[in-house]
Amino acid sequence: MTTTHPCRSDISLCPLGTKSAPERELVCIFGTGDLGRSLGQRLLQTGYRVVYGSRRPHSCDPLPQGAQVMSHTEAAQLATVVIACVHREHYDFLEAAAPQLKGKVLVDVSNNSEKGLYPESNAEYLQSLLPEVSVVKAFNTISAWSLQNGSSDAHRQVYLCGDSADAKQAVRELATSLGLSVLDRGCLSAAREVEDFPLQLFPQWRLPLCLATGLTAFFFFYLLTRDVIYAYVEKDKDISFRIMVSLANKVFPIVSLIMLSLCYLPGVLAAFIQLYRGTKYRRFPDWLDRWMLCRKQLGLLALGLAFLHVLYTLLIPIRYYVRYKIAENVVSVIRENRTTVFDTTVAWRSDSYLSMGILGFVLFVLLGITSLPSISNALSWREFSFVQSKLGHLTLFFCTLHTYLYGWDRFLRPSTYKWWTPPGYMLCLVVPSVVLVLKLLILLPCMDRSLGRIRQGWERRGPEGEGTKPLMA
Ligand SMILES: NC(=O)C1=CN([C@@H]2O[C@H](COP(=O)(O)OP(=O)(O)OC[C@H]3O[C@@H](n4cnc5c(N)ncnc54)[C@H](OP(=O)(O)O)[C@@H]3O)[C@@H](O)[C@H]2O)C=CC1
Ligand SMILES: [Cu+2]
Repeated sequence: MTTTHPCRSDISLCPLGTKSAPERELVCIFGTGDLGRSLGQRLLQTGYRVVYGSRRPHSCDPLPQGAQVMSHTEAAQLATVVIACVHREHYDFLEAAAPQLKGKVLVDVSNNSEKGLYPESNAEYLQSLLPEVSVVKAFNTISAWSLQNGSSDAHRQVYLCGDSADAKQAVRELATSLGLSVLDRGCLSAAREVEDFPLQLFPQWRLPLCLATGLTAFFFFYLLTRDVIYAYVEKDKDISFRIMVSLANKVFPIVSLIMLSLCYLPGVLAAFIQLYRGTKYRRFPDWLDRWMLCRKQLGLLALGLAFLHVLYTLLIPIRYYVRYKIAENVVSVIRENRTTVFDTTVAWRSDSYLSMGILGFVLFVLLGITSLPSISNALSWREFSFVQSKLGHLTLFFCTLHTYLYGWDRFLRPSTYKWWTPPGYMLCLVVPSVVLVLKLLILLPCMDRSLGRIRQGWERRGPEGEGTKPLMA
């Protein structure tokens, strides 16, 4: 009972330039669990034939249509590539199938629940159990879930390692047919490293999260000192209740704006480096590369903080403190028979401040949405870079202007500088202002033209007469 599923066009699995499906080879999968079933289904969709080796060939759960199921030894006999979709704890059963597996390729897909659980990697352990098979470590970075849903996650990189070049080549072909990109990590001794990859928890988020936490802690204590402690020491007033909303609603937008500008700073720095070097064919320093790689996470964290700022701002009218102050003001105006004058400048300023905030936030949300893989995959490169670069800088501009309008002429008043320190909003304007000025400089026609030529491959002759040949392709 074999299948010859045609390549399905809705899941882009068809490998480019590969043979047509019918004569595809037979792959054996040990274990009818989650990964075994999903991998088998994808292999069948790609045109492979699949046979399962199971402890219970007659009573296992429903399998992908078209797959065969038999005992481990029978199944191993039929195929040259066997994928062991079984947990390491159960590998000893494989010794019974050693004669049938001899000389074949055995793929180890296993992962561990934590680092350093065993003295040797799972793949090396498997190789020691079956010295006469060629063990290849692969597929451990994919998940049954993404295979089943055909999500873009399933198109991620597969790491490969093993001691036999032929065995690795066979597995590489299999993985490429599944639409996965393959990265060879070398000998089987690299298996431990490969097994540790899936255990990394949000590796690209670590730096942005540390930064957000650090900045939040710094600004919290800075503003706590300037607002609450200052009032307590200098004016003998206890306004500690402000920590919960007022202080939080200062810290969040401050950190959000700094993080948003840190998203765009590496881009302009990179442009200046290219202008200075007069070439795009030289690598950026490592720190800049790493910074560029976590821009999306920086932006998403900044968006989260901006959301908090919006929510905290919306609840201002229902705060007890605010309602109390408004009522007290109205009562005192009536009691003292004062008249208040409507100040058009203040009205303009406050409306512009709010308007810039709203525009900045809406664009910010748009940036966040377009960074989602499902949306960004649907955009062309030009559309994506238009949104992320042009709209991104516009967002930064609106949010920065929002903060300048908030400050307005406060910088002129000596009372602003409590204990000779500048207020938080002033500090947070430094980085975004620098980024915007640098971006404006890049947009100057002469700079823009040079950068455009460099990005098209033009090179300025170096002082040492390096010539115009690319230094690195
Ligand atoms: N699930 C996932 O997304 C991923 C899993 N992996 C790795 O793939 C392997 C399988 O994972 P998964 O499919 O989730 O696990 P499951 O628990 O869903 O399935 C494991 C299968 O192993 C077989 N099995 C269980 N006990 C024994 C035993 N004592 N002797 C022989 N066979 C046994 C069973 O198949 P049967 O009853 O047919 O014999 C069972 O269905 C693991 O090593 C895991 O680390 C790697 C990447 C992702
Ligand atoms: Cu604001």
